[in-house]
Amino acid sequence: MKKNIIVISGPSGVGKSTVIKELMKRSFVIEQSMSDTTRSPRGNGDFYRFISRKQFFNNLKNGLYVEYNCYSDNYYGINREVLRSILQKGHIALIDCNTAGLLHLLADKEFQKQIISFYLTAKPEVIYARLQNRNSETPESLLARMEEGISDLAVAGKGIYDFIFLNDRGDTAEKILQVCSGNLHIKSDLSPLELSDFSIRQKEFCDKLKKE
Ligand SMILES: Nc1nc2c(ncn2[C@@H]2O[C@H](COP(=O)(O)OP(=O)(O)O)[C@@H](O)[C@H]2O)c(=O)[nH]1
Ligand SMILES: Nc1ncnc2c1ncn2[C@@H]1O[C@H](COP(=O)(O)OP(=O)(O)O)[C@@H](O)[C@H]1O
Repeated sequence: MKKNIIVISGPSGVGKSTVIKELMKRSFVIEQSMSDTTRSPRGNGDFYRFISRKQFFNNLKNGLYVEYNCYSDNYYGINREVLRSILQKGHIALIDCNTAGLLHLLADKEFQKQIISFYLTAKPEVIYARLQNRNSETPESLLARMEEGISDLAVAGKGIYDFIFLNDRGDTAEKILQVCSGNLHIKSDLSPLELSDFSIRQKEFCDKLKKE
């Protein structure tokens, strides 16, 4: 079956949204699936349908979500109809979700065979600098996001993703496009074991930040 659902995951601040925008600039058939979230908008064009907790739980009760997740005290969910409508047009759906989200998608009978997954990572000091430059977080919420990344990196390091890329050279979108167009020469930058080491490094970095 054709892989027409691209999942992009990675710790907060690694550059997922940036790579996603680049992918959509380069291909008219790649379309991002808009998730619902209860978090507040950042005002930088972040790609979500922003809804209240009440609305989110109502949607959940009515079975609207393929999967949902709580991240840093906010809920996120993939709307089945939003995803279906992209695929029905013959387009490729792009999903930004965490590793729990990918695991839920891989368990979904309707979509599981269509997924190709990419995990992006970077050194914790790089992630920290990017989150600071993004100006979207308070020092507390920045640390909370980096701490969420520790467990996400650890689970991702169990070999769940098709490709793991270091997002440090500005060629990530190009590599994803190459993979999706069948270029078999593109390899992961890191093994799952090496990725789990990034979880340990991110934990050490967060522990040091908390002591400062
Ligand atoms: N499971 C799941 N995760 C999501 C969904 N939408 C976004 N996420 C993840 O939620 C986390 C927080 O996303 P966001 O608030 O945009 O923060 P950012 O990663 O700091 O830009 C990231 O790991 C996203 O990949 C979704 O619908 N389902
Ligand atoms: N390859 C890169 N090099 C330098 N800065 C980057 C790169 N990718 C993203 N950034 C910057 O890092 C910050 C976080 O990127 P963003 O795409 O919001 O990450 P995410 O969606 O993974 O949380 C943004 O300010 C973005 O401009």
